[in-house]
Amino acid sequence: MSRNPDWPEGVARHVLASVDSTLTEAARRAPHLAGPAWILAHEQTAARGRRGRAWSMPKGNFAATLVMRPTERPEQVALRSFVAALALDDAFAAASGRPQSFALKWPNDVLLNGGKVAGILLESAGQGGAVSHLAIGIGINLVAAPGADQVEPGALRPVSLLSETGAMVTPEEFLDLLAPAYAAREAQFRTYGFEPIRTAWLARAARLGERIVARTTSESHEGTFETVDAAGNLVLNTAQGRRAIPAAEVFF
Ligand SMILES: O=C(O)CCCC[C@@H]1SC[C@@H]2NC(=O)N[C@@H]21
Repeated sequence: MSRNPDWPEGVARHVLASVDSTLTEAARRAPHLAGPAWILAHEQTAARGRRGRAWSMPKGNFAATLVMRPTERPEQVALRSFVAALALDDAFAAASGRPQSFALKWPNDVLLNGGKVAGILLESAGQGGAVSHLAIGIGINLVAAPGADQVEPGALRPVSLLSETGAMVTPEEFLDLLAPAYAAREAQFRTYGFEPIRTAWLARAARLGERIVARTTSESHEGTFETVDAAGNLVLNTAQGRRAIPAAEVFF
């Protein structure tokens, strides 16, 4: 357990020099968990991003997974991507002292000065409407960002916390901010449900009220970003009417 006095009670902290992926490590450890655990790695040899993409991880960047065994139904469990994004935003505000520089991009990226500084990937396992474990994988460009040529066409430019703000933060220092921030948002979610999380997320949302494009594997929808609904769907006002989109990649 950490010596940080703000570290949340009952939450384990594991720091690894190297691992294939903290998400894979989380799945290996999940059956033996006594409670929630953060797994931080200084190197990942097979890190993955959303939509089957690889995640590049230069040394000094942050890679961690929070693994837990939630008791709610899968739809509720999935809303933790918003809980995690808000906690990340809270931790970035504390680390940089510049809360206004950050914004949240649906479904769960964090932007800094308009570029992508962090991404979140949720993975879970379970059967018959029960989730046996949830792993929230978080990657942050603390000191270095991949080149614009390493991301797909139309994607936002990757940026790092260091290059945009001058803040030099180690992965352990960031985890010491993120774990308490996550615990506070998790408590809010458990006590009051999704509504205050949704409201806080919308207050930090990038391009709310503006025209955006949401691409699914088979379709592309262009419209005005109206809101995120109570199920976490992206709600767009399109020429064909109002659409609630559960999963997509968003382009500005
Ligand atoms: O595509 C994204 O934006 C999500 C990136 C998630 C990367 C993190 S790094 C820690 C964890 N381990 C992984 O293999 N991926 C996630």
